[in-house]
Amino acid sequence: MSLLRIDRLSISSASAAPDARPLVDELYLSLEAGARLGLIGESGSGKSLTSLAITGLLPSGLAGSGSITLNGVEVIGADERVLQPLRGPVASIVFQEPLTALDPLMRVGRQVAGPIRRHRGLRGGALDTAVRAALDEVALPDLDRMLRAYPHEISGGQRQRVAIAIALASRPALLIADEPTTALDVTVQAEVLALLNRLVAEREMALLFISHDLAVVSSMVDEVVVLSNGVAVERGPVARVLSAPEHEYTRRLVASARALDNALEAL
Ligand SMILES: Nc1ncnc2c1ncn2[C@@H]1O[C@H](COP(=O)(O)OP(=O)(O)OP(=O)(O)O)[C@@H](O)[C@H]1O
Repeated sequence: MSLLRIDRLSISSASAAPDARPLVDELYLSLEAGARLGLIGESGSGKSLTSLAITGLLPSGLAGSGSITLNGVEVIGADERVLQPLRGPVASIVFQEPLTALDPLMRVGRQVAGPIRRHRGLRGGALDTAVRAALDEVALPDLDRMLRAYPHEISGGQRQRVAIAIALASRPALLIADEPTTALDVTVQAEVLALLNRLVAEREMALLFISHDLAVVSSMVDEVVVLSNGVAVERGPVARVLSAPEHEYTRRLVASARALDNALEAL
């Protein structure tokens, strides 16, 4: 049984015209325990909607059809009683913008403690120790200050490390990283990617890594699915897709990434 299996997933807006193309159109993919898959495509191609659908978090007004199973449990159409136990221990998401993922009015320590208490049942001194260990694991400095800080009092890279610590606190089998470094500057981006790479390997988690950035995706995953306007147009080993793209859309993505690289090198 696959850890994640998506069969003929379509996502449509309830207010769209009846003949409008779905926002995600008949997507198939599957991910085994410990495997790594990249979902790439330009802005608006349906990457985030796919990641939200996997955890049953589609915004109201959008509906999914087809099938998504996590550990064999159907997510499409499931109610909260079924979804809650899946969110966290089975699949956890790290979002692009950590400021929106974190509660601005809650100290970092409490935000990390919440899922550890819920999912691992720790209390008191054992909980404090686990919170410190979780922050230490994502290489946050000055733990005493971090524990007491509000999200706006720490840097963007530190916030994303906190968001990763929260996502990992429930020990997920699958980590969904949705453009996790897009909001960060380039040096911080490299550090956070190295951290994610290490944690995913150490914990033998499966990774669904979502990005528009081909260079970033290729450093994180083995296989990719390329999405264009909600349709999977190409899939395969990342090295093959980047070196010999078969679909016109993938060729354009690769060419524009190369053009950007060349322009940066010429600076
Ligand atoms: N709540 C919503 N209601 C209606 N349409 C939506 C909603 N959310 C997203 N869309 C549309 O669905 C399409 C796919 O959006 P999605 O956010 O999945 O793209 P993406 O590939 O993740 O892009 P980005 O990298 O910019 O986040 C877009 O055309 C978007 O405008």
